[in-house]
Amino acid sequence: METLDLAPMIRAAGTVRLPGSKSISNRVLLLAALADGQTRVHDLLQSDDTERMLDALRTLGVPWQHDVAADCFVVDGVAGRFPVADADLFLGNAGTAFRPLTAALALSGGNYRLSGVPRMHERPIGDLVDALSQLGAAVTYTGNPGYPPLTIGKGTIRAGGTVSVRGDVSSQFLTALLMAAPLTGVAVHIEVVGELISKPYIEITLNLMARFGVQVEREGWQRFTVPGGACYRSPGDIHVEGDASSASYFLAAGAMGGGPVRVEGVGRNSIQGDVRFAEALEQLGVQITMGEHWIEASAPASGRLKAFDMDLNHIPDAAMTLAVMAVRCDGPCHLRNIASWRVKETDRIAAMATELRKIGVEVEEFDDSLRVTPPQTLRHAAIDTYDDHRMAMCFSLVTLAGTGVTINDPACVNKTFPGYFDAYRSIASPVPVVAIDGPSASGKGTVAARVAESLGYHYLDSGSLYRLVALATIRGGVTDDAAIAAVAETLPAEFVGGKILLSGADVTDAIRSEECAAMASKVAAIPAVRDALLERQRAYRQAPGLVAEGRDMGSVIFPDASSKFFLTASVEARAQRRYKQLMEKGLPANIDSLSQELSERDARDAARSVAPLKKLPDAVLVETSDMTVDEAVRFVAERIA
Ligand SMILES: Nc1ncnc2c1ncn2[C@@H]1O[C@H](COP(=O)(O)OP(=O)(O)OP(=O)(O)O)[C@@H](O)[C@H]1O
Ligand SMILES: Nc1ccn([C@@H]2O[C@H](COP(=O)(O)O)[C@@H](O)[C@H]2O)c(=O)n1
Repeated sequence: METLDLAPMIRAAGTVRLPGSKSISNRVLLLAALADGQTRVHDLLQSDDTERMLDALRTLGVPWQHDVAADCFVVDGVAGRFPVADADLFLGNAGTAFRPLTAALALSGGNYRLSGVPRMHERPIGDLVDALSQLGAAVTYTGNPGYPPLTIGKGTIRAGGTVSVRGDVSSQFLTALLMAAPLTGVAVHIEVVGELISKPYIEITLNLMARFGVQVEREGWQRFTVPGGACYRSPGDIHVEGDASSASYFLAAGAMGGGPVRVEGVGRNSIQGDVRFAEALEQLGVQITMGEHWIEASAPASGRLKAFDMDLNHIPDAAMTLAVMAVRCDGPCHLRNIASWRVKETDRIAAMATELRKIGVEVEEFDDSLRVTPPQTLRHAAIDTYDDHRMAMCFSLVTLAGTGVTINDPACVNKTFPGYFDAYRSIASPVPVVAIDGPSASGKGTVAARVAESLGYHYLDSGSLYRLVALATIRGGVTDDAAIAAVAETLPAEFVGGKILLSGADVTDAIRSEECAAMASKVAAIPAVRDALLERQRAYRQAPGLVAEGRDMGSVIFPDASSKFFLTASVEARAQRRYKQLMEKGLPANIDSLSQELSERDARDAARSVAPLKKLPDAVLVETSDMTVDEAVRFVAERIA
């Protein structure tokens, strides 16, 4: 499985042009296909879900083409009659393609078989099929009753009457029914059973149907009438708005990372309900400004995101973004009325709770709500994404809350936002790292500590971790690689006020012995030991920045470090320095054996198979044989990017 490591971010600011809305794109494609006349669709979302719809339309004989020069999709409408009356359609996990096509095909008098990925076959469709049956459609379940896959036959459409459909599971059932109703040629009265959820999505449907010439009458949100004889007519050109749900990640980034972050493509005039995410952000104290076609978010003036308790039924998709923002709020947050999350790409309530817990968040999960209590500190985790684009996009925001994350299967964002992570990285700046690598006694530690102090950055002496593993190994009499890796995994080390503790005992001087150094370079050659210490080292990357020294800081631990240096000196100079250092501490030393030990250790560090000591092409060489400490510090400080 592919994974993506995201570093902790220190700020977010900039502008992002949003891809087209998925909800609008797939509705427009179907309406353009059913309409009389040619429609030129501009700014269409190009993603997995729209590809499923385009593939299905081609299979059904609807002529369309991508006019690359004009940057639009041209659909030749079939005036309500699909040319291909017998077909198999595979619709992946695209609910916005599966539900409306089921309804349109059920009322179009052909024989069709519709299927999707395994998760699509777990997403309920029974309420829509029941409603279609009331109209006389012939839809049968090929697998489990109430779920795809489906077989659609030629039904006998009944004239007049009222169809009832449940509105409290997925608003897509009502959308599908509304969009397909004109194919019957007769007036269709639809009554919604139960409280209609996600009403803004129905507004999108009604708005787009009107753009294609069909006006639906509605009484509140319970009763809808599609007039008899209504036919779709192409509006000619139609523009797809930017995706308001996708906007939520960038607005959240502006709120969490200082901002301002501006999204272009949605704004005050949007027909998408998820623009109301901006109002939710205002309740957290976020500063929002809006134009006709843009929205901008900056951190609260107070610097603190306010805890919230909100009914989020009207913005179910964007609400997921709030669940991750909650980890940075100033108290427990409650996301209410989100039961529809359970029947989306995955059970999003369960998935969100599981993954938030992995990064150290306390989460209470209820049938239709989630309570999130922000922790003092977050920890790195590998986030499972459940083939759900929104899980992947949401969890990228954790990087603005103080920790890096690994996103498993990042390509799942292709469902709605191919290129999401590039867009995210274009507005989010990683916590800066100065990586200083080099051989023993070259002066890395001395220089790194001084540079860190002058910048006000954190400091990582990575060699001390290997020395601690070595000491614990020597003391415990551990010899085999797996057991040494287990020591590294659970290393009971603490760094307190300049002292280094192992299981609570002060080992600051003990780990500096040459015996420990030699053993350190042996345990450091064990790949499992290096793996065990990887995240522990990365956790030092915290605002405002880090200076890290060792052998693989620039190559493995922080390959994206903003500045990389390779500090070295002749063996003679280094042996002299170490000799002086030991003498000052009152420890016995012999210059010849020190020189030999340093050479052997460097040779072992340079020859090992994993993370060997070497100068990287992008590291600045600092030859310190003839430099004083002050000169070496100045040399490095002047070259920090
Ligand atoms: N440019 C320099 N000129 C003279 N002495 C130096 C210079 N840089 C460092 N030293 C001295 O050399 C000694 C070893 O330096 P330091 O411990 O920083 O090296 P290191 O590369 O971190 O070593 P190790 O890898 O073994 O931890 C220290 O006493 C330090 O003061
Ligand atoms: N990033 C690192 C740092 C250290 N090592 C190994 O630990 C030994 C001791 O390191 P010092 O910097 O404290 O001298 C060193 O010889 C290396 O073998 C490492 O592998 N990677």
